[in-house]
Amino acid sequence: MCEPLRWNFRNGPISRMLATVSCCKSRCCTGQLWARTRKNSSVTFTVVRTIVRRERGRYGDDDDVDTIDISCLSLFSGPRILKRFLEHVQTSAVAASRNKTTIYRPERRGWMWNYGVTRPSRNLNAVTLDSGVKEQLVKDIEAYLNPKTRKYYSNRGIPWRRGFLFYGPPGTGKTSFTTALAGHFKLDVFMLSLSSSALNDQKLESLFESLPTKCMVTLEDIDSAGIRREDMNGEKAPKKKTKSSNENGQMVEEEQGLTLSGLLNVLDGIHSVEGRIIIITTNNPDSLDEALVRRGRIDQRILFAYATREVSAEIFRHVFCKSDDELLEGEVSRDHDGIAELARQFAANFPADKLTPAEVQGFLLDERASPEKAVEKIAEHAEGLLKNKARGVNVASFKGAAGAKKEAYAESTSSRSTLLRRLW
Ligand SMILES: Nc1ncnc2c1ncn2[C@@H]1O[C@H](COP(=O)(O)OP(=O)(O)OP(=O)(O)O)[C@@H](O)[C@H]1O
Repeated sequence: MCEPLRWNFRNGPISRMLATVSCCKSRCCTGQLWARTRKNSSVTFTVVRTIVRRERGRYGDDDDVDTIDISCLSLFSGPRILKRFLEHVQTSAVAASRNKTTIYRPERRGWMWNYGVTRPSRNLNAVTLDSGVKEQLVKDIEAYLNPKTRKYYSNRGIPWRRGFLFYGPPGTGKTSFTTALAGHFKLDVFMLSLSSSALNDQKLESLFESLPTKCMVTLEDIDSAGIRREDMNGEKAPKKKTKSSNENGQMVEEEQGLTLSGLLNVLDGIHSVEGRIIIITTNNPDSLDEALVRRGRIDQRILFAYATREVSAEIFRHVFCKSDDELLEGEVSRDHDGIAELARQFAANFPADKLTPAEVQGFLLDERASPEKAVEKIAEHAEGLLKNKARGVNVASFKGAAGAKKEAYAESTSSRSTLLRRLW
């Protein structure tokens, strides 16, 4: 085995990539690296050990340095080729991640994060919220990520963390806005569905331990996760156990499910990484334990509400203002003033605070060939949708629905409670 190569990376995609690949507790990984040489022959490196260490800069992420030790078997052409290969990976990763957001989810067994999926960043303008909400949130996060804020927190011994609760009915933009925020601030998103049966306290801890500094973590389905609080005498409720393979592939008995103390521990216990943003999304905020949403864990609570008239007009403009290269055959270009006028008429016919932005968008996309028709039809469409909702039917927006069959299905499955606009 040749001498380990030691290489320092400023916080950049390669360190994140390797940190994610090697995100088991010891931050070691083995594997094969494959590279093509200048002379067009290929070289395979058998990597027997990769260690990533992060040395925190004093203030700001730009000072963080990752040291990566890579040990290889048989490096015929010497270390230079491996260095060149890594440089190439880093350059390509930087280019590939420009204007993209990478979203990570846990791998099947739940011990570590899977390879991230990279998507074009969502524009903040694509998500319409009540006026002022978006601007205020962006300002808040901007201030939080400022290196001077980190210095301020550190000088006073205050943990540098920020938590948000996004709550509201399904289809009001909680997930869309989270990914748009991550794109805006160039942060990777680590998404965790707490209702996953694969998750338990140990796995949650392992996942949180391997988070990079400065990232966005979203905790979804928190209300359906069945998180248990240990009883008041400090005795733990008995947990179910199942057999499954651990992070090293050995069969072990594992406790099933998450506990509240396990969750609180990763949120602000010794393993909680400073510099990250936690976003908890829920349709049902009343079901959350007070301890989970207390100040310090959750700093801001944002309601994602049914669409107001103003929001409906903005979604209308968003759907119908098209650039020339988006026009279908036979479609004529519309001037933006004309669309703005139609948006005003649409808003006037729109029943405020009754439909979700997702429902408005779905209807407008169905009618995207004619904004005038959309203005004409919205009142009737909304009435039908609301009637069906009142009866517990949730499929009114499907065109050409084969009636009875679909309605029967929807009636049997729709049990989601309606969440009304409420103030905290
Ligand atoms: N406020 C909004 N502005 C623009 N589009 C929206 C908005 N809310 C929802 N949408 C559209 O509806 C779709 C569903 O939204 P999203 O998944 O973000 O809702 P959600 O509140 O996270 O729902 P759930 O609670 O079911 O996870 C998105 O693809 C988005 O295009």
